This record gives sequence, C-alpha cells and structure tokens, in this order.
Amino acid sequence: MTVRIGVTGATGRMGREVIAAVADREDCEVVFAVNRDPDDETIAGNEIESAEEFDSLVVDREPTVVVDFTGPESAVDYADACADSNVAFVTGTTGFDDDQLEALEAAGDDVAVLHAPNFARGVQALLNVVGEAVQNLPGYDVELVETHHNGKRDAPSGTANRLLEEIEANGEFSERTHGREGEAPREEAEIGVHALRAGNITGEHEIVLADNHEEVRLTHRAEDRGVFAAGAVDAAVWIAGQKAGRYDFADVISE
Ligand SMILES: NC(=O)C1=CN([C@@H]2O[C@H](COP(=O)(O)OP(=O)(O)OC[C@H]3O[C@@H](n4cnc5c(N)ncnc54)[C@H](OP(=O)(O)O)[C@@H]3O)[C@@H](O)[C@H]2O)C=CC1
Ligand SMILES: O=C(O)C1=N[C@H](C(=O)O)C[C@H](O)C1
Repeated sequence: MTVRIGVTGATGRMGREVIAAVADREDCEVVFAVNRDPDDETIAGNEIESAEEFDSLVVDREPTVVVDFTGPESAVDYADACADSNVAFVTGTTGFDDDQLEALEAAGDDVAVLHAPNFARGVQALLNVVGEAVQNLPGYDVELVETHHNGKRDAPSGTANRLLEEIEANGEFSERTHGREGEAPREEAEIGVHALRAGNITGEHEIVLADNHEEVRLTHRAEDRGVFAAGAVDAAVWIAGQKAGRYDFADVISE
C-alpha cells in the first residue's frame, strides 16, 4: 500500500526536506503540500497550495497521514483537523506550551498522533544513553549546550528539553539555569542550559558531565536536515498501520 502524505509548512526549511525525502521513496507519495503563504513554486514536482485549503484538501485528497513542521499553534490546529477527518498526524514541531501539548495529546484519542522533537536516529541513541551516564556519575556537574541556525524561534530546543527530562529523571538536580550573567557562581546541583543561535547550523546538542578531575561529553551533530526528514517519513509510513493513540519516534525505531 502506498502511504498518502499531506505536508504542512511545505516551503519551510523542513517542509522542503520532507517533500524531497518522500520523492526518493516508493512506499509513499505526497498528495498535497500546503503553506501559509504559497507562491508559484513547485517542490519536487508538487504544487504548493494555500494552508487555508487544508480542511478541504484533507477530505478531497484522502491522505493517510499529515506530516507537520510548522509552529505550535498551527500544529495543534492541523492535529484537530486530522482528528476530525480520521487522518493520522506526525509532527516534528517544537516549542509547544503545556496547553498546546495537551491539545495535541487529545487528538490522539481519535487518531494516531506521533510527536517527536527530533527525528534523527542518533538523537534517539543519545536519549537512550544520557540517563545511564548521569546515573554512573552522581554529583558531577551537568551542562547542556544546544546550537542552531539564526532562524530558530524556540529556546531551548525541543530536543534539549527532552534531554533535560531524561537527565532529571536519572539524577538529583535542583533547577535549570538558563545562561549566566554577572555574579552567577554555579550552584552545586543545577543544570546549566545554553542556547546558541548562529548562521545556518543545522542542530547540535552536547551534554557535559564533569567533576574536578575529568569530563565526559556526549554530542550529537546533525550534518543536514535530510536526517530529520528521513526519520519523519519513516514515522509517517509506520504510523499508517497504527490505531488511535500517542506515539513517539522511539516506537518507530523499536520495530
Ligand atoms: N523534530 C525534528 O526532527 C525537527 C523539528 N524542527 C522543528 O520544526 C519546526 C519548523 O522548523 P523549520 O522548518 O526550520 O521552520 P521554518 O520557519 O523554515 O518553516 C516553518 C514553516 O511553517 C509555516 N508556518 C509557521 N507558522 C505557521 C502557521 N501558524 N500556520 C501555517 N503555517 C505556518 C511557515 O510558513 P511561512 O513561510 O508563512 O512563515 C513555514 O513554511 C520548528 O518547530 C522546529 O523546531 C526542525 C527540524 C527538525
Ligand atoms: O529548529 C530546528 O532546526 C531544529 N529543531 C528541533 C529541536 O527544537 O530540537 C530539532 C533539531 O535540533 C533542529
């Protein structure tokens, strides 16, 4: 069965990559690609249509799944529309607040919804090992540095937040300190969190664990956005066979 994919945020950095990744495969196809502000451009042979047409495109083109890389507010709207039309929803969008996350989760009562802040398999591996590193090094200082391009809106990154949850679940920490300025000595059990924004850097996450005699650095560096798009399309093909519920990229990888 060919998985029919609708793409949102089609002319964005990630939307373009998703369309290109689908074009490289034989098990799926793009049935529509929308953007808030479409122009006459085509991407890998796909016309870009207006996001205002989303609801009718979902009915007329019968996608199996929508893949979304936009912004939190629109991702929630798209998830709601998919839930109403019995279409699965995969989103890599980050920067959701608690209410938006709750709304996204609610869509999972009706259809399969997969939300992952990072579709790189290497980040999944990093998530698997970071807790163990923290457990093995009790009392070590932990700092997290994430570096992204100058167009990124949210900070810390969605991936950084996910890594922080993993770190906090595996050690005794007091608080997150976001950057330092002025008289700001390090508190013993704090986790320092630092967001760098520069140029066109695709995405780097580094966790530093150190005491006064040694340091361990766990680093993931995405070389290009194709790695995220490939994971998102893997997730879209995988979710086509799933029942309603909330899923994670780890569910895709574990099969
Ligand atoms: N999970 C993962 O692996 C990854 C996640 N991301 C996340 O994906 C998201 C998008 O990133 P990126 O592609 O770099 O961002 P871009 O700004 O390049 O693209 C976002 C796209 O979404 C559209 N958009 C934004 N807001 C709305 C809205 N309210 N309604 C409709 N369309 C909207 C934009 O349209 P317009 O042109 O009109 O502004 C644009 O086409 C971010 O949250 C980012 O953190 C990014 C990379 C990997
Ligand atoms: O905005 C980006 O570019 C990225 N966002 C994701 C995040 O917020 O974690 C994933 C990746 O690092 C690229």
